Amino acid sequence: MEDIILNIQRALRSEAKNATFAVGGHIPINTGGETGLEVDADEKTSSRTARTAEPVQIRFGESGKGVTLTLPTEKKHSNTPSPSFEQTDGRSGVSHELQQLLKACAPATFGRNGDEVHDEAYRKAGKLDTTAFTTSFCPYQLGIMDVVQQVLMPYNWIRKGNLGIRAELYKLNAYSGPSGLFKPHVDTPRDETQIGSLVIGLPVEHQGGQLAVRHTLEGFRQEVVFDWSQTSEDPPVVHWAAFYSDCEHEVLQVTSGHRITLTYNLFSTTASGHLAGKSNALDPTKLPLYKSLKAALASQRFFPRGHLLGVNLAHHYGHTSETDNFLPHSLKGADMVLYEIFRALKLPLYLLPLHDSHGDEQVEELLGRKFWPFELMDEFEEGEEIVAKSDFLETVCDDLRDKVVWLNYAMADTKAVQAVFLTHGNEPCMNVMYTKAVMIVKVPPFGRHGRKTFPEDEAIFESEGSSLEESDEESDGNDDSSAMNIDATLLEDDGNLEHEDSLLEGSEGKPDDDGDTSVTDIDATPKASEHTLRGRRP
Ligand SMILES: O=C(O)CCC(=O)C(=O)O
Ligand SMILES: [Fe+2]
Repeated sequence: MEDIILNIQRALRSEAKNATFAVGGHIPINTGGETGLEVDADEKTSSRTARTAEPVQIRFGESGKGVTLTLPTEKKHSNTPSPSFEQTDGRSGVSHELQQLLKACAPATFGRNGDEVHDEAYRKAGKLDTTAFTTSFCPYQLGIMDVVQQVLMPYNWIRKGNLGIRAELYKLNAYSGPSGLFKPHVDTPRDETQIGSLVIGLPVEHQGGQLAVRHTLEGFRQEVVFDWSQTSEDPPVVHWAAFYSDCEHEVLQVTSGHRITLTYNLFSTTASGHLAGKSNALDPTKLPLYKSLKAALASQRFFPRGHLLGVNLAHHYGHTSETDNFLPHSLKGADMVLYEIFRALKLPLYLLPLHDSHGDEQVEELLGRKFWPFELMDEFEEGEEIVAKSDFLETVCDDLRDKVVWLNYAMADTKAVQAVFLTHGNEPCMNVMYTKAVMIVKVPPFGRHGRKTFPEDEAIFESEGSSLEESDEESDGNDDSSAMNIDATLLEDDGNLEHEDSLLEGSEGKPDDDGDTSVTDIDATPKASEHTLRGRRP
């Protein structure tokens, strides 16, 4: 049986390696020759099937004194000396309207410990709120959102099939040379359905200001760098990048010119039926991991009396206030793939939060029964992490942890996300907190007629939306709640527990450990805690 598990672990790791967490591209701007700006031949050929963008207009300014800035600005005559980008007075190469835009921007702030902070060592940029400008730019029109949807949420037939990503304009930002930057941070989600951010780089000359997006998965630290530096000689393009909310990112120093961006928040949303195209529907049964699992389930050697499998998810998920947590719909990337695979196998599963708790002496990992509404602690010390308010973790499922065979290893370190989120969000708002999460899957026993799976609709017990709310109401004294199902139905004695340790130890499953990431499986972590059930709702 160990070979079967190893096989599954391997397939899972190869999913993880290929997991996309950021995507980007560029769209040539159609300047119609009139401005003297031309798209060169290569660009024309390579973009034959792509759309071109019209020059981007930004309108801003007080009522009655509105200004329209068109980007790219007209090219200066060739004998004009090259502009000094840092200068924004009339002598520089920067157009009058662009100067006015830069002047109209207020210093950009960010969230630190719940406060809105202006600290140029951390973020040096200007901003306009959406109340202060409008733009002709539309990421849907240019097909950017099609790509974002396809790459960051390809499985748009989850559940009833209608799932999409909605982009909402958030800010205009100006990062100016020689010192504009935004140090590493995680974007503060506006609400529980936010899955990511989209940044549009407008065609304004600048050097530097690369956007670096990072994600660590299964010990593989990945980084994608988007460099949108451009000179007046380059064909004008609109650059874009989109990434998941829990990915750390930073804007490196802009050394000259002005890096002007539009940022959008990306929300997971129910799209109307006709938009949820079937063309990019995923068939999970074609994925290698599906095949490994399917073969395992068909084998009598694979947990004949049934068992629980655990997967540490690749992304962090938000604990939210009051309303539904919107899982599984807000599952991201690789996690969504897994979800689809287990669903296709008709296996019951749960999505549960896993949280670091800092006790007196050691860090403990707490496995929660479900994602809970999260309530802020009243006081924060700088740099302190949210630990105390663990109502939402409820009683830790100690038994559950011990009975699960883990197919992969926990994310190397979530401190980064938790701390970065707390101290350096891009907004001070604090009503969502990310934690690690796990998926627990029940492998049914192998009976006389093979493996008993579940009708698809009965297979999923994850704490989803309204059913969570309902079970919440009932849960005092009623063991039928979805939370209780974990104890009542998943923890049946399966007689196979003695195999677990050897399976995990015997696995060559550890990703290459470069020494600085601690890749742990659950068995290696301290046993979780004596937290007792406090109020069911914060
Ligand atoms: O300008 C960028 O590329 C990213 C900006 C950013 O991270 C933010 O506004 O939160
Ligand atoms: Fe950001």
